[in-house]
Amino acid sequence: MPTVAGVDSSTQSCKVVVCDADTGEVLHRGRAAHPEGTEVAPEAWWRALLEAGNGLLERVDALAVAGQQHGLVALDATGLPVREALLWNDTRSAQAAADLVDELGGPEKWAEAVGTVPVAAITVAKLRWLAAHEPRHADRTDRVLLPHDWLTWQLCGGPGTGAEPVTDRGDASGTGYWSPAEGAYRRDLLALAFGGRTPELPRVLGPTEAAGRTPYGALVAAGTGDNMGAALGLGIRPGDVVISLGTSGTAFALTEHPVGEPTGAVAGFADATGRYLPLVCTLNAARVLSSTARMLGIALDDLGPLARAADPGAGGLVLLPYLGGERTPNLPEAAGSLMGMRKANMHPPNFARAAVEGMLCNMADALDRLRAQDVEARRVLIIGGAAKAPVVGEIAAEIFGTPVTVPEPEEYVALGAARQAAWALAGTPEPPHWPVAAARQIPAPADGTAGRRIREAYADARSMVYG
Ligand SMILES: Nc1ncnc2c1ncn2[C@@H]1O[C@H](COP(=O)(O)OP(=O)(O)O)[C@@H](O)[C@H]1O
Ligand SMILES: O=C(CO)[C@@H](O)[C@H](O)COP(=O)(O)O
Repeated sequence: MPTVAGVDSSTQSCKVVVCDADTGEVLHRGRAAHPEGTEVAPEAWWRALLEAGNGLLERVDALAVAGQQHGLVALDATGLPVREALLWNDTRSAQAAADLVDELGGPEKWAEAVGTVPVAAITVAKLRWLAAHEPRHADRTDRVLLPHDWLTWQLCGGPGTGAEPVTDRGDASGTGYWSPAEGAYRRDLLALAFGGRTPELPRVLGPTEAAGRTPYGALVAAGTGDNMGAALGLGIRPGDVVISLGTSGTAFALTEHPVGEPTGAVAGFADATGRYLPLVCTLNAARVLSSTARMLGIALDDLGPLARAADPGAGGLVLLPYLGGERTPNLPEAAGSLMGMRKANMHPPNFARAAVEGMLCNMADALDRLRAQDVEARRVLIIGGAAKAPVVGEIAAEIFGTPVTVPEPEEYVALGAARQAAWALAGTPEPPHWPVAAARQIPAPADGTAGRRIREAYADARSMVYG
């Protein structure tokens, strides 16, 4: 029986699943933590991958890595990092992004060129920040990779072994210098961002092309970005919208045509199958809940039951959840706000519920932004760490005003990477047919009034603080 491994190297941790390549049955799982912070030495991801792999990666027939998107891994001529990687959620590059938008002639020009308007998260903005603030590091930068590209390269042997650094369409589409519509790099935009420098970029592989082999002989598939991995792991189709509640909150869908829109809220990414993955990303999802539990002095698992003890609307408390600044809406300097406090409503259950409602109102806005681009949402699926709290799906159905599907908790990003590895191994035109996850279906409430009121209160609070 051939086996394949999928790696999810995400913001907070590295997860590994080993699967039967034919059926997708998960045979083993592993996990290891990543360091805190928004800049990380790539070596820490490698150590976490080895720990999560726990000796299993040496025994599989094929494997692939899906990684947190956009992170800047700048390497010198010997292939070593010139500094720690700047992650997607590092907001120091906000001004650099705004400058790039102006220099190209406005957001429409970026949407037209690469389907995505730079914000602090996008790699091209991080390159500009490096050029402007650390020119000595910029001068030493010979090659630029993304987190999944770098890990894929290490699996194939790494620098000095003859292994070629590669990436895939999905992750390349989050750089701001690769066009999903053209399927090509825009080196002019790279040069614009990086003071005229044009470092080496990884070759962009097609969905089933292999990156190489591990020293143990396993086929290494192209890998992809973590959201593209989740799409493949869930086997979504046009009409499905996935809301992923990890460190980031993302809302994304599969489309047959590239999407590019000038407000910059919807990023026009590519997927891992040759299609497209328009996506809205927030900086604040699962950690809104974990921070709230910490502040209330309760275990994370107790937050859901506590929130359930409050009425919809949390007695008038509204949490704007921008704890790490925010990407959508583009408020990189924002902080969270708790509004509507009165003597009568300052109880832990209301605070717990306001946190869940605030996180989900931000995601409801994300869903609306996708719909505004004619993305159909016939089915809304919720995944990611925060989806493990049953109350999240229930309150989501209320706030989104739609039924929601909560697939059985699983590492869908890692599963998608494993499915890509099985696909590359089989060499078939379509990915192997792996059964779709069992799911809990939560109907929308018959009366949508409460959900609408929660969203109105959230919108009012936001315009009171940010206009
Ligand atoms: N039962 C739960 N309820 C709410 N949040 C949870 C639960 N279990 C895990 N989480 C949160 O999920 C987050 C990790 O989710 P994950 O999707 O793995 O993130 P990432 O992929 O960004 O590393 C953590 O912030 C953790 O606090
Ligand atoms: O920046 C994005 C998408 O554009 C994020 O979704 C990152 O890809 C990190 O994902 P998680 O660690 O939250 O899964």
